[in-house]
Amino acid sequence: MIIEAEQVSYNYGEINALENISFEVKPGELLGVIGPNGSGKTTLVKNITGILKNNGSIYFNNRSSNLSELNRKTVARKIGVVPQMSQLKGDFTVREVIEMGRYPYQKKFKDNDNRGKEVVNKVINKLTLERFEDRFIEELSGGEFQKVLVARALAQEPEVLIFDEATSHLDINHSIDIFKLAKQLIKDEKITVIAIIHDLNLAAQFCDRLMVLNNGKKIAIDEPEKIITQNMLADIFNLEAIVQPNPVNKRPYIIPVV
Ligand SMILES: Nc1ncnc2c1ncn2[C@@H]1O[C@H](COP(=O)(O)OP(=O)(O)OP(=O)(O)O)[C@@H](O)[C@H]1O
Repeated sequence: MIIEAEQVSYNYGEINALENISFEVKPGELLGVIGPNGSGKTTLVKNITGILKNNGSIYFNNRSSNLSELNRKTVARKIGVVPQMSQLKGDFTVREVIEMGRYPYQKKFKDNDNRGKEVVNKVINKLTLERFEDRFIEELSGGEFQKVLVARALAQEPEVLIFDEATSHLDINHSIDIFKLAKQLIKDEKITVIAIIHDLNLAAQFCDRLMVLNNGKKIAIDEPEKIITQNMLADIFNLEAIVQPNPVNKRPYIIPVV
């Protein structure tokens, strides 16, 4: 397994944001994490990336290391995060933003990242960002900027990419493009993707498996066909909906009853 989380709990003071969460992530899969607002999804990501520390264990790459015991920089060489359209502002060019992804390989005050330029060039090439590389980020559309954030995470040379609501502000076509890109990276770069997704239909169409969180607890983890059911939508999302197979790919498709 690429990730094995065991008994991960996290409290913000009185609030139990995560309660004894255990799950496994298979290498090369696209695992979607779904759940209502406040269910613990972002807290889980912060525990995986070492921003928050828990008493459980999050083993990496066939238990070769325990992420819960590593510092953030070491984790960042293994796991890259693609955030929601970030607040990153300033006079940065696309290339400079992608170069920021090299920080886990750089020591303070010393440019000792010999491979950095080569990796950044490869990423720009892979994501066909050549024509944008000298543009300022403020001159990009939302979809283009999101791709730059994927590129920045890839410059970390991660084995796992986490998409943290990375498509929430994008229109349907650009959201689909980002998930297609994730699938492509899984195939070409042999990485694994964990994606927090609010749009349940997108989650059902693209993910190999879905994990449902509610009130800080893991409710289920399974294939979309088993997860996206009328009962789950009613119980967890308080949503009355019809679920039908998508006629094209047979994945479950949700039609809210309004
Ligand atoms: N910094 C914080 N201090 C105190 N409580 C917090 C903090 N961050 C999150 N929480 C609480 O922890 C719980 C889980 O929050 P979290 O942000 O992980 O949920 P989420 O599933 O990512 O939500 P959303 O879908 O709205 O982004 C919520 O009850 C939230 O209010």
